[in-house]
Amino acid sequence: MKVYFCGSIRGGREDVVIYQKIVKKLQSYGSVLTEHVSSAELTHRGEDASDAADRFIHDRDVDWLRQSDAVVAEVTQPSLGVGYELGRVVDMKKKTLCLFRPASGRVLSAMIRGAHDGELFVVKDYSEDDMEDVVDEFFAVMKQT
Ligand SMILES: O=c1[nH]c(=O)n([C@H]2C[C@H](O)[C@@H](COP(=O)(O)O)O2)cc1CO
Repeated sequence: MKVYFCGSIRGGREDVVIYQKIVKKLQSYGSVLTEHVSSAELTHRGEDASDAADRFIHDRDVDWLRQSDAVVAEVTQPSLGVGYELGRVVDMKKKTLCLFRPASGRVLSAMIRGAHDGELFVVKDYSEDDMEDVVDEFFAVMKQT
């Protein structure tokens, strides 16, 4: 199973420790194509800030999205890139889980929460303590369908 993980990079790296825990959990289900998103070395500048590199990153990531069997996004830290990726995956009809932490005090964008359909596109509120259970439930339901 190939899993695409989405998390904020240029939108801010405040949640990188949580991304690491989620990626570790996802790796118990398959290979995570975007493991770099959880790297502590990756700053808010991204992998490289040149125009050529940005095109490479965009094209590579859209290709990885197409290849993926499931998409899991941590959406608490707002990110243009994550929002864009989620818009593309809705069109690709990929099985998608968006994870949001209400304890952050933020209110999730209506364009993400409002896209929840309970089947292909699932938005779940979670806390760090129950992240593993929420991910397990997502993959358990996915296996049944
Ligand atoms: O260097 C990068 N590498 C990369 O893979 N991305 C992708 C994966 C992340 O899920 C998403 C983050 O977008 P943003 O940088 O706008 O927060 O975009 C984004 C960047 C920088 O925008």
